[in-house]
Amino acid sequence: MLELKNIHKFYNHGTINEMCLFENFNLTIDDGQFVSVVGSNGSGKTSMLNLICGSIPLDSGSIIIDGKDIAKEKEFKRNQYIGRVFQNTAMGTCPSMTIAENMALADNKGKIYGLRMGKNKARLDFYREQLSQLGLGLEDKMDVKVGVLSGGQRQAMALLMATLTPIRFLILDEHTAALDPKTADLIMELTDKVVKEKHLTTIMVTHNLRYAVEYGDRLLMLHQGKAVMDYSGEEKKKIQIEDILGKFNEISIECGN
Ligand SMILES: Nc1ncnc2c1ncn2[C@@H]1O[C@H](COP(=O)(O)OP(=O)(O)OP(=O)(O)O)[C@@H](O)[C@H]1O
Repeated sequence: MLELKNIHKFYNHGTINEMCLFENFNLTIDDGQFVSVVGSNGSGKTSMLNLICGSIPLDSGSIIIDGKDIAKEKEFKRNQYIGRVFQNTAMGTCPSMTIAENMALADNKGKIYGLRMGKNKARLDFYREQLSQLGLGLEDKMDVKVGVLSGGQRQAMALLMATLTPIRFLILDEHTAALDPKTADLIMELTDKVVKEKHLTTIMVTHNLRYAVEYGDRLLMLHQGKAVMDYSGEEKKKIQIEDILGKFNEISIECGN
């Protein structure tokens, strides 16, 4: 179980530009849950992911996993059990390296002298087998540089790389936003497959309301650092895009938009 407890997060603390984003923010995510997170621009979605991953510090509060407070644990330590895929397809892969080298890099996440160790015959066969599951023919392009692949191919690789080693949490930060609609659909299908196969506890930030409705077993809407909608289980199954749009309109009117 992942718990965010009494989280306070300020930006530009103690300056004229001080902004309190989260004030006493609480969220509990059960093991195996797939949470879709939607919300207006600036509502705090990416900041929440950054706090969980340790990319930014919190001002007070706790981040608890199985009863242990990890709020002070460094980002590279959390990377051992948290995989993350970003909107920018270049961020999850190394464009100047080949597919095989990228796979070796992911395979040896957190280990010293990673790359050489991973490029032995048995591992290459393993990478090929893993790549073939994407159904994009990447297993036949092991020596091709990742930089020349299409955005969709690269994002599929980023997803595979983020989940290659055993992780518990998968963090998806608008990971389909830069893709054309057909490719985005493909990446979402792959995401769902990986999440189910590996039983990953998943938090997906998206601006695509259809994905938020269709995927996952919980839907959370953030607004100004607060959860204004939180549906799971049977309630989540009944949610329609119109329901979310209605809430969005309410929020916009509140903001004077
Ligand atoms: N490093 C930072 N320094 C100062 N303010 C920041 C910083 N990062 C985020 N903010 C502010 O915090 C608020 C929340 O930003 P965040 O990126 O978490 O929102 P978001 O919901 O992910 O937005 P979007 O949908 O536009 O990506 C915004 O007002 C933003 O300007």
